[in-house]
Amino acid sequence: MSAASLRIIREEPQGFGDCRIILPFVHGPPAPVAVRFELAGDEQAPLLILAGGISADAHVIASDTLPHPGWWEAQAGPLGRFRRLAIDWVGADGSLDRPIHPADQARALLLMMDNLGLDRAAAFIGASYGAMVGMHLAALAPERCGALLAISAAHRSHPFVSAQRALQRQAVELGERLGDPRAGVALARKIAMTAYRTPVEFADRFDEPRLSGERVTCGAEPYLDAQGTRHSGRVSAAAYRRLSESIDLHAIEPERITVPALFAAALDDCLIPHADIAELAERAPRGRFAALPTRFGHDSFLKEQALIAALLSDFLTTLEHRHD
Ligand SMILES: CC(=O)SCCNC(=O)CCNC(=O)[C@H](O)C(C)(C)COP(=O)(O)OP(=O)(O)OC[C@H]1O[C@@H](n2cnc3c(N)ncnc32)[C@H](O)[C@@H]1OP(=O)(O)O
Ligand SMILES: N[C@@H](CCO)C(=O)O
Repeated sequence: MSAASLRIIREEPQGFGDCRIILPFVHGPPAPVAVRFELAGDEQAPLLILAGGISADAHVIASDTLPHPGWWEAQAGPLGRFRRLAIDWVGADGSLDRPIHPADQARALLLMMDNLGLDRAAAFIGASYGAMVGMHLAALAPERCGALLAISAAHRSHPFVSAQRALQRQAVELGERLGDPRAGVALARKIAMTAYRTPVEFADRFDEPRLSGERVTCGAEPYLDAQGTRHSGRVSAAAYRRLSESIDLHAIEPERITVPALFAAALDDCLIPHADIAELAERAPRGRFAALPTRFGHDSFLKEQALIAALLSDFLTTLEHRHD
């Protein structure tokens, strides 16, 4: 990929910036997009590419330049020793209303590395959608990615869960048609939240449904309402639809992931059956599988601080001792 295809709007060697890149989309013609990145940590340390779920952004943990907490601040311990590159997802700002494939995000990251003069990452660490993107990056450019840690993602989206996501998108579209896109995004996120956590947690946490006035309210409703409102305040309808679709466009032959790869599965993940991740690990030529015993399902990478810290530490230690 040519650095000549990039026009830098703003860049700091250790910090953050925006690049305008010409992105060769999987679906449809290439187009210019602005991609925001953060590059932080010790310049001499091995480079990690870090990526979270569709709601994550380039600010992973606090840095000297940007000291506010990031979305994975709980993992600042293991991650803080490394140089770190992350981007805001292409499409997250809502300005791009077109199909976005996870491989498009991987290409955006590779172009970003070209631009920043970063030849190779020691590893890609991704969770959820970020792990899907990591699989595509590892397959597209194995020479630029030393290893992959993929948490809570399989090689394809499960049809049952894709059906749920399609309904979320229909909720967004309904909101748009009714002139209230925020209400659509809020409803979609509420539906999504029921799959990010587990029935076990909900049973422990929320009361039985009860009649209040003429309407039955379920115990989780105020929580889901709060989550929906929060999310609709920061994610546009286009961004919700396009990144949700992008998860459904994800599919990769595990045999194409030839770098050393650890695939971690949260046991009660309602989004990604752990059997699918086990199959992925089995079929990837240098794949390993790790089961995460947790009651927090898909949100475990955010909720299980100690468990994920141990997983990261194990993976990063293996990385430091690898000489290939
Ligand atoms: C990954 C990323 O990649 S970025 C993070 C974005 N989130 C996700 O990706 C996954 C979705 N999950 C979430 O958003 C979760 O809230 C997490 C993982 C961020 C945090 O999980 P937890 O610490 O368990 O928090 P929880 O899910 O209970 O949510 C807390 C919020 O719900 C509110 N809340 C909790 N219970 C209730 C209730 N019964 N009634 C009303 N509001 C409630 C809290 O007030 C709090 O609101 P605030 O964030 O505005 O302060
Ligand atoms: N919890 C994730 C799920 C999809 O990646 C998110 O909203 O970011």
